[in-house]
Amino acid sequence: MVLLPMPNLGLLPFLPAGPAPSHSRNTSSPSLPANKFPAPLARRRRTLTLALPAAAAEAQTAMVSGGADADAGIDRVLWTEADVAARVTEVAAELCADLRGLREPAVVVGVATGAFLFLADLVRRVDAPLAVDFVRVESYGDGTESSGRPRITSDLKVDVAGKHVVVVEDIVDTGNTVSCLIAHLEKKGASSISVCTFLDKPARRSANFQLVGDGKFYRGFECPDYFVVGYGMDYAELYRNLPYVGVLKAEMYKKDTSN
Ligand SMILES: O=P(O)(O)OC[C@H]1O[C@H](OP(=O)(O)OP(=O)(O)O)[C@H](O)[C@@H]1O
Ligand code: HPA
Repeated sequence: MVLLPMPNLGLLPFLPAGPAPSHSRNTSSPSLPANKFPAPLARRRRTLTLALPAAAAEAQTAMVSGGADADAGIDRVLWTEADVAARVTEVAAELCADLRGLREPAVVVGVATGAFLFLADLVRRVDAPLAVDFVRVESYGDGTESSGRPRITSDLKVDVAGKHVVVVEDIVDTGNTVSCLIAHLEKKGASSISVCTFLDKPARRSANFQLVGDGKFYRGFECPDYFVVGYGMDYAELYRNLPYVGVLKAEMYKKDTSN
């Protein structure tokens, strides 16, 4: 066996090209036949498909450093990158089972900006037909307190009338944002509205919301009553790129009087 050096993955076994394994969906895709690639690339692609399950267990996002660190203001980590990945897989399995039972594809609506990482990780793990769209809703500005009046600053492209909608959020905190969105989507005629949030912070809830039709509430973790950042969540637009969720040092926002 020849070993190929792979950046960040260590040494992966080089396996000779042979028939594609039955679980390998890439190599049997009719729209992307393996023989479309020159031989060395096709072989490398098959090697990666086979080697990834073992390597993925240890895979971590490698941040490229230089200058100031992204995590300079973090007090402590609540959920590591591995915790996040494991829980997203579980939530995706639950959602997938429900979506596969529907007669037509659901519309998964990500709430920009915060949900961008969770949405991307989630839908890649859901093996069911679905459409993806985004809305942008803002209520925190650059502070740590909700204005209490979420503004929809960018609307859907997809027509959700008669559709099953799954709203994907990074966090449900006061509940103002999802309440506002549910009302908005109901007005557009969605036949059911579910909410799938990575974090749920019930301690701060001030707006109760009702799911529509057969809608369900899915959540990754219950979040303690801290202002958290990372995995899409920001303070003043920073920290979204952290691959884990952490608590921000109080001195980072104590002087905040913007709301
Ligand atoms: O339950 P709530 O108290 O309404 O808080 C939850 C919302 O707050 C954040 O959005 P924000 O307004 O900060 O915009 P962003 O997604 O661009 O960060 C977050 O992404 C949720 O959408
Ligand atoms: O704890 C939070 N962190 C980041 N954004 C948020 N939006 C509502 N709550 C939070």
